Amino acid sequence: MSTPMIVNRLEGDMPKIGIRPVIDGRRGGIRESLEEPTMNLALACARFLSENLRHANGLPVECVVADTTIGGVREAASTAEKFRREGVGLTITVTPSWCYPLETIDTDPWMPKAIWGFNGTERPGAVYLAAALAAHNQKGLPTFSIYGRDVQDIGDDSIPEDVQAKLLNFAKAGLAVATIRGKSYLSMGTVSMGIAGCIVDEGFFQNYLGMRNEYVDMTEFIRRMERGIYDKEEYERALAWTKENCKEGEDINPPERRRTAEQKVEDWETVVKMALIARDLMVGNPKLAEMGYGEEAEGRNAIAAGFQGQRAWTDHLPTGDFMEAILSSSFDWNGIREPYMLATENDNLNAVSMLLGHQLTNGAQIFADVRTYWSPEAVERVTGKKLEGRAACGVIHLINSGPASLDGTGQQSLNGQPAMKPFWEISEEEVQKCLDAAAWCSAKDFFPSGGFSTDFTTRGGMPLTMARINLIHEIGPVLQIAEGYSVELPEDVHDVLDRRSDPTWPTTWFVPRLTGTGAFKDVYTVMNNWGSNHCAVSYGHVGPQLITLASMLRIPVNMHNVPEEDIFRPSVWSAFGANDVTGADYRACAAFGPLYK
Ligand SMILES: C[C@H](O)[C@@H](O)[C@@H](O)C(=O)CO
Ligand SMILES: [Mn+2]
Repeated sequence: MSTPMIVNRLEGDMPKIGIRPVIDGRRGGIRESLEEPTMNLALACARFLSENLRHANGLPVECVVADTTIGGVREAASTAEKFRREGVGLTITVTPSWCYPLETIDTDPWMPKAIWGFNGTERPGAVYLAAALAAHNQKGLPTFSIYGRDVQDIGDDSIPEDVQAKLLNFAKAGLAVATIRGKSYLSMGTVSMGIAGCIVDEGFFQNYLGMRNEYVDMTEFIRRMERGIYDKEEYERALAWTKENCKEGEDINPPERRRTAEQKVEDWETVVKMALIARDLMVGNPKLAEMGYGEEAEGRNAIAAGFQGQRAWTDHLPTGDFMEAILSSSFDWNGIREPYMLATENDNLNAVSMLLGHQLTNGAQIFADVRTYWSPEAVERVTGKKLEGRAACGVIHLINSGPASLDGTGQQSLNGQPAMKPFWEISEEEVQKCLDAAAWCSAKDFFPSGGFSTDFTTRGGMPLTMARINLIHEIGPVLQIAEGYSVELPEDVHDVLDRRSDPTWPTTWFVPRLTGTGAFKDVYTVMNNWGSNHCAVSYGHVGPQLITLASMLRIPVNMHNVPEEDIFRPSVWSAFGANDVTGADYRACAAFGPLYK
């Protein structure tokens, strides 16, 4: 099996986690008695996080522990300076004792922060936690509170499971915030077919995500193709790999509209070049500098991108579906690697939804239209068959030509179940299964100038989370989340429904987990409340992690099916209405405003 390629393709080192051991500064016995247990707690926390977290690009997560315990403002300041030098992107303060809040807290407004107040009673760690949070709340520095449910003995540096869960949730979301900061979203083209999600709102990217916006016209693809501004050796390798692994499926076009065999050969050559060029535009390619194209070699430092495609490109040139699908997947002709976050139709709100999902799960994403709600009655009417099992209450048809990653076939497995795994856990055999489960069909009528779309059906039984960021007038960004499962329909049922849609595109039959109330009253209501034509789908039930991340970015969550006990936001959110969690989220996000404004 080839070793997965682990590279940081973007500028800057990966953010580290700063650990702040805070202590009662009284010397003459008290501080001395606490030095060891306090530092040991910090070291245990650092060890735990480094052992259990990885960056989405596969690099290990590093923790930086303060040089000394922090008993006063000078030690707090020198720790902040050390963290700045080391590239710390989020901080976790730990303490088993009482300390002096205003003299020791982390006051960096951009730094996601949490405090673990050890639940021990020999020294009042929880008292510091409460007082320090009060300080943060008064100073407008929302902070996550971690307090174990069961009392531990002083000196016990084990980390209880409930504390572990909150440390991981906070840390992974905080790493996402720090990782995307300063990176670009690259628009290749502009607004596609009047889709509002394609309007690039620079205020959203700058003020909420700390990201930059880059733009390139789609003619840049023509320039690079016609002038050969791509790595020729890699192109030959990519084309050969594609011919070997991307088998053509049924051409459902009527004979008079079918591309000739010669045209299809040309189309494959074009779409493979498009994939190389899109990647180079996103992250650069030193090979281009060797060819004398120094500026092109730089790329746009894009951690996410979108390709307009329709219709200015696709009415005249082969569709970008192959480019989008293969770059969004965890593998290509160079082997197994981190997937690119590349949205079709340049729907940048969906690209960000994919990006957040990828940063939290490390996995590839499925970009899809939220196309059709099929009620059991409608399915029975058109197929004569009853929906059963998890699908019995209806299904949502997720389908879009383009960047549904081939990981979305569900041909990777975790404990024998279908999964979309971090690329470094995917085997060569699983890569081949994903490739073999997809047919590359000649683009249909929507795309009059050729290209190939991916036809596959996601395996059933995968826990999935649908997400979408929408921009709302006078509110700004809101996030919606639906945890659920992929389901497999009997082939004869699938075929009838699929053929009514676009059978040359990738299908995921999705069933949200219902709560019986509100937007999750039934499957129909979930779809009826979806705020856009698109969604981004991650592997696993990651609603809690998305909710934590959204609160760090001050993006309210308008819809989710996450149990209230799993919601983890800064402690101050409860001050906006402890008995009205959703309303409190909106009020808190509005009060604190975007993280970078
Ligand atoms: C090919 C079609 O135009 C699709 O791109 C269209 O139905 C969409 O996906 C709209 O989001
Ligand atoms: Mn679409």
